[in-house]
Amino acid sequence: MTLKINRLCVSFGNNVILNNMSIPEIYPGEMVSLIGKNGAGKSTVLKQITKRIRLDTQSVLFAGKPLALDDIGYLPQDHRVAANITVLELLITTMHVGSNSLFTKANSAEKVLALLESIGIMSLANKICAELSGGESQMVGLAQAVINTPKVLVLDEPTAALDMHNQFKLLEFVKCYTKHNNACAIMVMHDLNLAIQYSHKVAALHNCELFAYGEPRHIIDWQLIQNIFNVNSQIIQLDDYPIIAARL
Ligand SMILES: Nc1ncnc2c1ncn2[C@@H]1O[C@H](COP(=O)(O)OP(=O)(O)OP(=O)(O)O)[C@@H](O)[C@H]1O
Repeated sequence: MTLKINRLCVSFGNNVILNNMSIPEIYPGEMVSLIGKNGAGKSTVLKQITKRIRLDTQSVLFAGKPLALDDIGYLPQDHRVAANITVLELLITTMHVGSNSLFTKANSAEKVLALLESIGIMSLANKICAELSGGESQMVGLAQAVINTPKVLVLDEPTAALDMHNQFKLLEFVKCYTKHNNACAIMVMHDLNLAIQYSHKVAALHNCELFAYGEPRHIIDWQLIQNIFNVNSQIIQLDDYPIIAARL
């Protein structure tokens, strides 16, 4: 079951944001990063996938059909839950409990705790959602996004509010999740070094179009960084990983 973004057109008034933008098929188990400068339309692509906007309803297909909301787990930019309930209560509420679900009311707390453990945020279980820090909220948002085991994970700058350790923790979890559940992930990433390390493919948006697409090591070089971000850079090899060093 592949995810396909096909000839996506989005305009706000006279302002064209995406012009017939297509991304090749994204396969189960794949993590794909959207990169591009501020305002390039990355979040707009994710909002179109998650149906937060419905400007072009035919362009996002999953297994050849329009993508259903039940198939999507979404972590928006700056995720916050202002509720006066605990993280455990929030996640039990988010879970699809019922006759069609794997979960029953009796085992739902157990399942939530197992999920928190696997993300590495068990210590947040009894914290009040409204009192979480920005980074803690983001990690809880990831748990919310995956709790119903969606086949498509949509993550908007998932590492933006996180310290270095939690950035790796979140991306390692997404890597395991996609692999074990045969799910795909499409995420907006500003940190190109993390995008290189954690993406099977990178989609670079520029001038309303897909400027480049492919394996990160094949498409991210000083020229692409110069063209898109107008920044000088050098790629250094560190333990066989390319690391970008950049300056104006
Ligand atoms: N609802 C809206 N009405 C009008 N213009 C909008 C709307 N949503 C987004 N835009 C415009 O569309 C463009 C793309 O926005 P988008 O949020 O997709 O960019 P982005 O690539 O995610 O940027 P960033 O890296 O800054 O988060 C921006 O110029 C923005 O002002």
